[in-house]
Amino acid sequence: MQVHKIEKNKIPITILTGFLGSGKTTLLNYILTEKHGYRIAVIENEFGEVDVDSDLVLASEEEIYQMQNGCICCFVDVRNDLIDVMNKLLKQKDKFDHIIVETSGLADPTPVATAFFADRGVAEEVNLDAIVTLVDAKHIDQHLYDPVLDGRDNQAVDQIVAADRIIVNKVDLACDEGLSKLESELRNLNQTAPILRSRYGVVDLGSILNINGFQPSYLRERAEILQIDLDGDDHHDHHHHGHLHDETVSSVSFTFGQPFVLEKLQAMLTGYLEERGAAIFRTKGILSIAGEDRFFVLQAVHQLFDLRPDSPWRAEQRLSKIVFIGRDLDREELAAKLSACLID
Ligand SMILES: Nc1nc2c(ncn2[C@@H]2O[C@H](COP(=O)(O)OP(=O)(O)OP(=O)(O)O)[C@@H](O)[C@H]2O)c(=O)[nH]1
Repeated sequence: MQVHKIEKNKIPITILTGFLGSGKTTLLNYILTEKHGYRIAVIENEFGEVDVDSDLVLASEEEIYQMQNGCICCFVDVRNDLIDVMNKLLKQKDKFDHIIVETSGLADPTPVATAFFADRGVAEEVNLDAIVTLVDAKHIDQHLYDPVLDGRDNQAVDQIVAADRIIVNKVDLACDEGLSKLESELRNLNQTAPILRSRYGVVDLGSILNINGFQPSYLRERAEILQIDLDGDDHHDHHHHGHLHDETVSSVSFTFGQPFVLEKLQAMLTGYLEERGAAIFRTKGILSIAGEDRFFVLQAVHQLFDLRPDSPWRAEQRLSKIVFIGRDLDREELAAKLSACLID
C-alpha cells in the first residue's frame, strides 16, 4: 500500500458511486472485510422504498447508517439528512477514522460532494478524499448512450465526469478489446482520473482510500453548472439547484409474508427479465423460499440474474423484500406475477 499525505486531523471521506448494479456494495463489502487498519463508518443511500441494501452489506463492527427514500443528490432535504447523519457521526469520531458514503446508483456525486463543503461545521471536520466511480464493464454502454436521455442530464456520464478514480468492474464479463475501447471512452469523459480494473471489486485499496485525490477546483466548476451554492453556511436553507435525476426511472417494491416456490419464481423472473430486462436496470431481493431455512438473495442487473441461498434466517419474521428499478414498471402486473409464485 502506498502512503499518502492526509490533511491533518480531518476525517477522510470517500464517495463511492457508480450506476445501478455496477458493484458498489460488492466493493464496500470487500473493503469492510479486508485488513487495512482503518475503522470505517458507512453511510448508505438507497433508491427504492424498501430497504434491501442494508441486508446485503456484510455484518461487521463498522457503523452503518442507512438513508432512504430519495436520492441524496436530488433532494435538498435528503442532503440535509446527510449532514445530520454526519453531525451524529462526528459526535463519536473517536470510533472511526474513515467515512465511506455509498450513493444510490442514480446519484450525481457532485451535489453530494458539495454538501460537505456547504456546511461549515462539517467542512472543518472532514476532508473529501476522493470520488470513486465504479463502471460495469458489461452494461455501461446502454446507460452512457441511453437514447431516452438524449440531450438530457445523464447520471452515468455525471458519475464518470466527477470521478477522481474510476474502477472498471466486472472485467470477467468483457473481452480485452471491449475493455480497451471502454477505457478510451472513459478517458474522453474524464481526462485525469486513473482507471483501474477489477473483478468483484477487488482492487488495491491503497489506490482508492486515503489518496488525497479530490480536486476542489473541479468541483466548484461543476457546482456552478448545477447552480449549487457552495458558500452558503446554513444547510437548512432550501436553496434550489438545477439538477434532478432521470425522472423516467422509478422503483417498485414489495414485501410478502408467505414464502415463494423456488422453481416458480425462477421461471417467472427468467421470462420477465428476458422480455423486459432492457428497461429494468436493477432487481434485488431478500427472499423467503418454501422448505428452506436460509434466506435467498436475488440480484439482477438487466437480464443477468442470480438467485441463491445465503444465511439461515435468524429469529426474526421471515419476510421477503424485493425491489425493481427501471422504466415503465407496472406495479399491478408485477404484484400478480410475484403472487402467483407464492406457496398456496
Ligand atoms: N460477474 C460479475 N458480477 C459482479 C462483479 N461485481 C459485482 N457483481 C455482481 O453484480 C451485482 C450487483 O452488484 P452490487 O455490488 O450489488 O452493485 P451496486 O452498485 O451496489 O448496486 P446498487 O446499489 O443497486 O446500485 C451483484 O449480483 C454482484 O454479485 C464482477 O466483477 N463480476
